Order: sequence, then structure tokens, then C-alpha cells
Amino acid sequence: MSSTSVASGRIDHEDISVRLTASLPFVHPHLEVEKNPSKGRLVRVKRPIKDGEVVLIDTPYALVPAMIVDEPPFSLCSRQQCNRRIPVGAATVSCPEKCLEEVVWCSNQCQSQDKARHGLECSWLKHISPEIRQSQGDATFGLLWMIARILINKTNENTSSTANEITDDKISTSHFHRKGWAAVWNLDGGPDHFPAALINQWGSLVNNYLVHELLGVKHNPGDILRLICKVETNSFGLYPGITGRYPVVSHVSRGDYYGGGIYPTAAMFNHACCPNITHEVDANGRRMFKAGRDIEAGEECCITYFDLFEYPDVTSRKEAIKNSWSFFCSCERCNEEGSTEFPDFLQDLEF
Ligand SMILES: C[S@@+](CC[C@H](N)C(=O)[O-])C[C@H]1O[C@@H](n2cnc3c(N)ncnc32)[C@H](O)[C@@H]1O
Repeated sequence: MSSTSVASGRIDHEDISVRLTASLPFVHPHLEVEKNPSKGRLVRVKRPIKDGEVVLIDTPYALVPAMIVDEPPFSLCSRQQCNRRIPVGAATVSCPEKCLEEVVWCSNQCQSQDKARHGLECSWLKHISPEIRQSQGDATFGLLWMIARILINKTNENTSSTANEITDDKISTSHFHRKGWAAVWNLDGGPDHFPAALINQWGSLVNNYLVHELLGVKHNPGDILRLICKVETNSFGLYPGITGRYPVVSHVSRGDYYGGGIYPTAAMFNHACCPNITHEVDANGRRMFKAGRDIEAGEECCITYFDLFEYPDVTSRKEAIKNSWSFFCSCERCNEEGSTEFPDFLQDLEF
């Protein structure tokens, strides 16, 4: 067991495994959130942080198992307070209603403790998911299931209505003081961040599938649409390995996707292709962020949003970011590598 402590901002894996989820999220005392005109909010370091220090540990507000890969390396225990990853082939408990193959628990105890929560999604999964998967595809179903689980967790949290009063222009920089649904609703991303055609498509999905009598929770369709925008802007994938080692080790990938989730506190990190923060998920879905090098006071803390191993050149990285997150990366590495590339407009000129 390590002698370091959360209070000093230094924790290691052994500490985390015995710490109660209730004491999370942990945010290093040297971090603060501020606003930037081009990137929105960002996380900055007030006082230096050493290479390897844990800077943040977050618990997921909701997780869903991978829907888009044939053989994910793990399934996930459905009980939100457990989230255990279960290796393929290990024993699991399935839903007695056989609602969906991907719904499993790691033990009878988890299944029985999750009965009430799962009861709110079970009929919807059983009767509506086949239609969604067939007509909209697995990725869209995964997104809608994530939204359904968030709404169920919000309902179970029994939050006050004040969390719902936030509008996009009022999202607050005091994000680290918010927890649960209040932190989810304070996330960036509104309908104006996405093309109108996509918003219309999501609006139809909300009306057809999420405002539905078989889903055990009811919400305003406009708010559900805003929630989809927030989830699309802020969700994290689950991978077995570490994301964001830098410099990139050319033969080390973070491994295969096995699920996705919303980590409301960690979603404050912006992206850089030369990240100074790594992140990794433990066996219960908790996500730990560590300094990848010494970080000086005043530096921004950035993670990478994708596996840098898969996108070695600046052109493929810019393309991936544009397609998946709709922003233009101007990190130090892209600026440096981009300046050595032949600009697009010159390629069109005839000499
Ligand atoms: C997960 S959120 C990060 C926190 C966000 N800046 C906020 O205000 O809550 C992702 C969004 O942040 C912005 N962002 C992240 N990294 C960026 C970067 N390198 N350059 C520009 N914008 C970035 C984009 O708007 C992106 O959709």
C-alpha cells in the first residue's frame, strides 16, 4: 500500500483500488478551470505538478458497453456503482427477461441491487432496441442507450430543478464544484455546435425512441436533445490501455474499445496531439488522469481525444478531429508538423 494520499494530490493504483467511489471525483488542488475565447473552458495548472502525479480521478455518470465492435475484450457489469469489466468468457448473470445480450452483471448480488434501476430500461431495451439497431445502426443505438441511462440516473438522483436552468451561454467555470447531474448539465455542447441536419435527425430519434412509454423515465424532448449534444461533445471511450503517452511509442496502442461513458468532471480537459496528461480506466470504470511529464505553473493540462498511435501524421490527425469533434487543432505539435507539410491550396496551383 502506498503512503501517499489524496489530500496531497499524489495517489497510485493501490490507493485507488481501496478508496470508496463516494470520495471521488478527486481533483488535484493545483488545477483550476478558466475560459478561453477559442477553446471554451480549459484546465490550467496554478502551481507545478510533477511527472506521474495523479491530477484527477473521475467516476462515470453512466456507461454503456460497446455496441459497434464484434468482439470487445470485456463486457460491463450493469450496476452503475460497480461497472466492473468482465473478461470475455468469464461467468456473468444475464437479465431474466432476456432484454439484451449486452446487459450482464458480475454477480447475483449486483443484479439484485440493480433491479430497480434496470427495471426502468428493461422493457425499452427488449422491445425497442432491435428496431433501433436495425433501422439506425448499432452506434446510434449505443448513443440512445447512453442517453436513456443518464436520464434514469438523473431520475434516481432526484436532483433539484436548478441544475436544469443552465443554458449554453451560462455554462460555469466553477465546474469542479459540481457533481452528478449538475455537472453533466454544465457540460459544453449545444445544438448550435452541430449541423442543422444532424440536429433534426437527433430530434426525430428523441421523439421516436426516447420519449417512449416503454422507457421508465419522462423528460422534455428539448432537454433530451441538448443532452445528446453534450454527450456527443464530451463522452469518453473505454480501452484497456493508457491513452496519451507522449512522445508516442510507435508500437503501443491503447487496445480495443469496450464501452463508452460520461465522466463529467474530466470532460473539462481539452485536446492536444502532444498531451501532458495520460488517462486510463481501472477495473471498475474509474478514470485516472496523470501528469505525463513535469507541468509548470500556467500550463494548460491537455489529454488526447484519440489514440495518437493510430494517427501518426498531422493530416490524418486534423481529419480525425474535424470529423469526430468539429474543431481545428492548433496544438504545438500540429503547428510544428503542419509547417513542414505542403499547404493544400498550393497543391491546386498549376506551375
Ligand atoms: C470535452 S470538451 C472540453 C472542454 C470544453 N472546452 C468546455 O468548455 O467545456 C470538448 C470541446 O472543447 C473544445 N476543444 C477541445 N480541445 C480543443 C482544441 N485543441 N482546440 C480547440 N477547441 C478545443 C471543442 O469545442 C470541443 O468540442
